[in-house]
Parts: sequence; C-alpha cells; structure tokens
Amino acid sequence: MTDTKLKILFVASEVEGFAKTGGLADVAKALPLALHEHGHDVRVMMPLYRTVKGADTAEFLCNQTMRPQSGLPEIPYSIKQLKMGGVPVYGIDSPHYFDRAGLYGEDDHAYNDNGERFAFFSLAILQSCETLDFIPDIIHCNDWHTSLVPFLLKTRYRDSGRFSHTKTILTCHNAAYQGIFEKSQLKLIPEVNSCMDHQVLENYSYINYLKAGVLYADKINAVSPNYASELLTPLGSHGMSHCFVNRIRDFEGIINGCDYNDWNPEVDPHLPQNYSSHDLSGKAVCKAKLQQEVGLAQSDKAIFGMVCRLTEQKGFNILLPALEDLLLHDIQLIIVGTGDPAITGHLRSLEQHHPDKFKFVNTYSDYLSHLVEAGADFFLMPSLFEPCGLNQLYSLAYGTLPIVRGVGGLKDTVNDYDQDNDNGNGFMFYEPEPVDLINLLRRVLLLYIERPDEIIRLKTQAMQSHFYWSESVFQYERLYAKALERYAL
Ligand SMILES: Nc1ncnc2c1ncn2[C@@H]1O[C@H](COP(=O)(O)OP(=O)(O)O[C@H]2O[C@H](CO)[C@@H](O)[C@H](O)[C@H]2O)[C@@H](O)[C@H]1O
Repeated sequence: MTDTKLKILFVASEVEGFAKTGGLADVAKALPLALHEHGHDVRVMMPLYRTVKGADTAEFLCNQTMRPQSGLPEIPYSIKQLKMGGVPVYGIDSPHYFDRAGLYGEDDHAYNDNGERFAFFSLAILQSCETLDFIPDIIHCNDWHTSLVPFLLKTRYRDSGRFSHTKTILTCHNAAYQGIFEKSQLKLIPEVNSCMDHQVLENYSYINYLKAGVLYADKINAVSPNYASELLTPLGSHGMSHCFVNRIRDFEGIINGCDYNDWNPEVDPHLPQNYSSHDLSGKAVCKAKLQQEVGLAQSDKAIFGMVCRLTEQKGFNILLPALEDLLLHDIQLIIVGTGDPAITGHLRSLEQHHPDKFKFVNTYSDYLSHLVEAGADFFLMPSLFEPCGLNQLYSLAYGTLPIVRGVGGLKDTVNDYDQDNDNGNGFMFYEPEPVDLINLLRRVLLLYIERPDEIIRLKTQAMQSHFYWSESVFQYERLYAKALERYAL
C-alpha cells in the first residue's frame, strides 16, 4: 500500500495555522503534512473565514456559482489558495456564509444557520473538486461539519461518472458534537429531507449530520482505539452506539500523533530557554517565566497547569470541587481557557479566593499554551470523555506529567505511575468522582515534595515517550486501502 500514491482531499472546518478553536485544527494540519511526506498528493479544503490567517493574500483561483435545485437564488463564491508546507490549502470564500467574526458563533451563541453553512461547504467541496479537476481517490472528512459529503456522493453524485472511484473516510474527533439541525436548514440538499432513514433523521423535524456521515462514509474511525470501543457502548457513545455498532466492520480507532515540529521543547520559539530530556535546566527557566507572565511568585512549588476549551467535556464537574482541596496546599495553579460562561464564573471566583496561588487566564493564546506546557510540573486533564486528547501528548513531550482520567485516548497514551512505577509517565484516576481526583492529587503532591529525584526520573521518562504521526499515517493508509478495495471487488 505504501507504494500506492493516492490523491487525497482532506476536508475540515478548521486548520491550525489558519483558523483554530481546538484539537481538530491540530490534526487537520499535521495529518495532511504527514501524508504528504509519505508521497501522497494531499490537498486540504476549508472555509475561508474572515479570520483565516493569510486570507488577504491568498491566491485567487476562480469564481464559482452554486445553482441550488428548487429555484433558490444562485450562490456566488470563489476558491482561493493558501500554502501549508508542500500541501495546497483551498479556502472556500463565501462572504455570505463565512465573512463573520467567529468560526461557529459569537458571544457564546452558535450562528443559527450553521446547518446551512456547512451544507453549503459540503456541496462546495464537491463542486470545487470538479472545477479544479482534482478528483480524489479519498475524501477524508472530519466531524459533523463535513459529514454530508459521503451522503452527497452516495445520492446526488451516485451516477456522476466523475466520482465513481472516490471513497470517503469519516474521522470522528468528537462524537458529542453531532450537528443536529432543523430540516429547514437543508434547502441546499433537499435529498436529506426526503431520506427516511431513521439513522439520519434525528426525529421528523431534525437531521443529524454526524449520523449521516457514519451511515454513508465508506470507512469510519475514531481518534483512539479506546474511544472507538467506547463509541460502541450506550454509556460512551453520546447516544450513537447503534450507528457505530451497525458499521462495526468498517469502524476502527487510530490514535492521533503529536506534531513535534510545533511541540518540541528543544526548538520551541515560544520558550525563554529550550531544553531536552538530557538537560532539564531550561525547564526551570520556563517555570520562572510562566510565574512572571501570569503574576505568581517565583518559587519551587509544584505548578499544576491546564489549557483547554472550558466545556463540560474537560471534567470541570470533577475538577472544581477537587481544586477547593488542592488550593489548601502549598501549590500554584494556572488555567488558560475560554468557553462556557458558567465555568468561567466558577474559575474567576476561585481565583479571587486564592489570588496568591491560582491564576485563571481567560484567553486563547498559543504563546501561553506553550509556556504552560513547558513551565508547569503537572498538567490536568480530568476529562469526562476524551476522544484522543492532544495536550497530554504535548505535556509528555515537555516533561510535564499529565494527571488524567482513564478514558478515551488518555487511557491509550498515558502510563499510570501507580500501576507501573518503572514505566509510568503520568497519573490516572478512573471514577468521575472529585474524591478520587483529590486522593490522586494528594499522592502526586507528596511524591513531588518527598521524592524530587523520582519526579525528575518521571519527567525524563515522559519526554522519551513518542507519538509520531508517521505511525498513525500507516494506519490511515491501511484504512484508505480497505475503503478502496471494498468497491473494487
Ligand atoms: N485557551 C487556549 N489557548 C491556546 N490553545 C488552546 C486553548 N484552548 C485549547 N487550546 C488548544 O486546542 C487544542 C485542544 O486539543 P484537544 O485534543 O485536547 O481537545 P479538543 O477537545 O479541542 O479536540 C477534539 O479533537 C481532538 C483531535 O482529534 C481530540 O484529540 C480531542 O480528544 C477532541 O475532544 C490544543 O492544541 C490546545 O493547546
């Protein structure tokens, strides 16, 4: 398979370097680049939001007109090209749908036409392939935003000769977000409204985009083997277990890699001093810089860090009560994140009660996310569920010991010190109970205070754990091969 060079179109709603709200963007950059390195002809397609970095200088390729069925007005848009290493990134430039302040919403409110926006994007993807004369072997879709592409290929485009050999992959980065919209948002794709398949209909008035993708994609994967197995269970599938069970023969888990071009403490330009597993002295300099940056006293106290979207998924129901206990100890805590106003309010009030120990930085900052990874001693990820998780991989690379809940990809990537002293590179608790996290945090703190040499050994060991994208690319290549074989038979 590795000798077969494929034409791959990777379609995603966000791509690191251009527009990002979370981990999907990281993967939408690193995976296409890794596939390109394996010799495939990879192109990426994304919406050209107003905020896309480089949008002003993107190369204009052509104007397009979408002519909807059923007498709706024509929709003009254009295709522009950005560059990401050797991989072309096509931006779908529709002022009507994408020239807005946010990607998916503003002021904590999702845009009320998101269903229509991403139905348009899915149609534009296929129309643009034809215009650019790039007919892919594989269209690699990601999450609900692009889940209608497999549906379109098997319905509207079924008899179109041009895509007769094109197969689709759907990667589920987070099946909690399913894209459930009123049928009225699907005026551009009326076929969905007449589709009576109960797996696509959420109910008689609503369509579930992710379910359409899971039903119609040729192959499906989750971003870790453990999350894939969770998605097959009623408890771990966000209500979609029957959909995944129905596709079990075409469904698997492939763990994300870590992009060591962006996340490597030996060369990271965000850090005041670089360091490696052979010499951790630069990490101490990063710790001092982090303390100075957020306004905490310079000291050797253990720093617990966290960078994330502030959502229920990240385990705040477990974490907030546990922090009340943790902050009674002689530690420092730094949380960087934006999101849910209720969580923001709790964190603000906790910070006011412990101003000398806890800094909550309510912002989105690449610089701070790198500095927290480098300067903290421990990284908190007590997630309720975690499809893969990337920050624990960054934490390992930076010698910052992850404290995680044993779910999803966290279980696949962190070796629990309590289970395996010799090979441990982090700490794990299992039950979604604050008391379990509190007990773990106390044990970790004791280790930090009483056995500093052991902590250094663990940090060094963590830095030697690697999750290379090239390994995951082999598995994606096998998945592509299976998708292409299935219809060649
Ligand atoms: N305030 C802030 N400032 C700077 N950077 C911030 C930030 N808040 C978040 N980030 C960054 O966003 C990314 C988050 O990635 P994750 O994989 O941990 O979570 P996410 O839930 O978004 O992704 C989903 O998709 C990914 C990719 O498949 C899965 O790993 C994951 O489990 C799944 O939930 C990291 O690069 C992080 O540094």
